[in-house]
Amino acid sequence: MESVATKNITKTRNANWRDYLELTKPRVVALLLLTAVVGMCLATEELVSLNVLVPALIGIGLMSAAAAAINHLVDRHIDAKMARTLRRPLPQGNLSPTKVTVFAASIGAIGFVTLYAWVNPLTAWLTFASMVGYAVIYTMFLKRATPQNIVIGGLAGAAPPLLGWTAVTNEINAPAVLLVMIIFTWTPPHFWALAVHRAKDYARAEIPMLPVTHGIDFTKTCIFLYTILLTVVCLMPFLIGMTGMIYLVGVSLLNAIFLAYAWKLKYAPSKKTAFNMFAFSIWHLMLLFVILLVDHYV
Ligand code: HEM
Ligand SMILES: CC(C)=CCC/C(C)=C/CC/C(C)=C/COP(=O)(O)OP(=O)(O)O
Repeated sequence: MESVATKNITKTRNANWRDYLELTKPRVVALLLLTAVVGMCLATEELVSLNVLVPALIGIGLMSAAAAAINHLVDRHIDAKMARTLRRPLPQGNLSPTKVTVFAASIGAIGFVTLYAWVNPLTAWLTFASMVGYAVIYTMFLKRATPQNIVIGGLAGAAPPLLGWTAVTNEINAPAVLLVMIIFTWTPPHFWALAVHRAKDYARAEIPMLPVTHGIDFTKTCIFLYTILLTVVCLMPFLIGMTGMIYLVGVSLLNAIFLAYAWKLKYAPSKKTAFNMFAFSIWHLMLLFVILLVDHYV
């Protein structure tokens, strides 16, 4: 059945700046940038030069925002079918696909040039690859093709600590890859908890997310197993001597809470457990990266 929003998809009203801001997924990009800052800080014993920090954040931020806007563009028809995404600027007809294309291309190009000219070509190309990974490989293909979509696509969203690291060092090193691995293993519990909560939405939009293709119970098992894997991966920075006790204690506490959520979701759920776990996942990652920073400087 065609939704009201689908019918109105080409009817635009005057756009305002809030519509453009929403296209960029600002809270997601803010967290991505925090992980990039931490990547930069951990890459050197000295303070990061503002000459690198500022253009790197502008470039990574603009290219992530461009990727998010392309995701809104490509997904506008399925976003119109889901209660969570129905109010977005494209399904509402507040912005036309042409305006969004021009906006995404402009900020993406400015971001790339900023990184290439003021940071280094390695960071520019790695950020470009992440942009293509999310906007093209995940959004256009994987999301519609396989329940492993977010596992594979998660690599793009996990890249920013490496992008921050290469901005400072101009090389790819093991500690940065470990930070990427943390976000990579965090993504399935982060997203599948929300997907369990919103399973009907995804079924209606015919998106093959894990709870739709393999059921809620199997998804909860996968969330539990990935949370255990995440706990192990999070110990690695301490085990290789990259971090100290502040990190070990802090991350153990965060992981204990995350594991408790995963256990409750599987074995003793209430109606709110899945959404609460998703909400906590954001605090988990944010605090983990803040703790990495504190551990580095204290
Ligand atoms: C393929 C990987 C990922 C998928 C499929 C995914 C999916 C989602 C979804 C569906 C939402 C809900 C958005 C909404 O309520 O409209 C969300 C929220 C969020 N995600 Fe993710 N996510 C992924 C990776 C990441 C990464 C790498 C980060 C940051 C490092 C991140 C940070 C956030 C934040 C901060 C929110 C809350 C946004 C808000 O309240 O507006 N996500 N994610
Ligand atoms: C350059 C770079 C680092 C690019 C990565 C940029 C980026 C914004 C990654 C975030 C991943 C994310 C929010 C996925 C959700 O997409 P979805 O389509 O499954 O969720 P939705 O239904 O809320 O749109």
